[in-house]
Amino acid sequence: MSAVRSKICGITRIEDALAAVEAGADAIGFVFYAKSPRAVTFQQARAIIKALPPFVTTVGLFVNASRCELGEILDAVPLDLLQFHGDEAVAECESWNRPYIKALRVKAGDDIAAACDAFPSASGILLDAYVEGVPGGTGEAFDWSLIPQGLSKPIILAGGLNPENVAEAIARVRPYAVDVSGGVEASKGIKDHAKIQAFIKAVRLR
Ligand SMILES: O=C(O)c1ccccc1NCC(=O)[C@H](O)[C@H](O)COP(=O)(O)O
Repeated sequence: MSAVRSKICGITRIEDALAAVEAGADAIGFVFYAKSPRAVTFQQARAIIKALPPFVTTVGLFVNASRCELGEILDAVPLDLLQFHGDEAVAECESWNRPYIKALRVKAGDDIAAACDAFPSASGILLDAYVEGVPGGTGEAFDWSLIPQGLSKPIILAGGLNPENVAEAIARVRPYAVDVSGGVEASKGIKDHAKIQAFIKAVRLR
């Protein structure tokens, strides 16, 4: 099995970004969603990215952002990958001509295979927990047995992962990558560096 990649999402501070990179994270995520307690401005994200060493993937997370807002952020911030975490249709995701991943919020009865097939241009599909009325970053896990084998896209497993459960999650789902936010925090938007290290260590032991 090839190495499972990891993304630390909801980064708001330079020191947390550097701690994630130092621990071995492959990607860091910025939440451009004003209602989130982890929301960053484009100025904050730009300053954090400027402090990064090379070869770290920078991901911008959006929830039903307007074209104007998204365009302004893309002009200002050097993002490698877009993460669409709302109800964006495939045409909208594709329209920016940037690599993107699409988040699906999973609940019982969903046809995950069909949902993956609906985004053929996506670099990967992020599977997160469905919680009514909350688009993401809930810290809730979902029933991993709902994920079928042989999906058409690389799977990024998210939702309620933490240093204690991530090894089991990888063993059961065999994702391409894992994504965590709340499970490595000291408080909303502030990462706990020891938890980041423990998380990446658990990912790498798989
Ligand atoms: O983090 C948020 O506040 C947020 C708000 C709206 C949509 C998505 C959001 N976060 C998503 C993530 O941080 C991750 O991609 C993923 O869902 C993991 O979250 P968590 O369950 O906290 O580990």
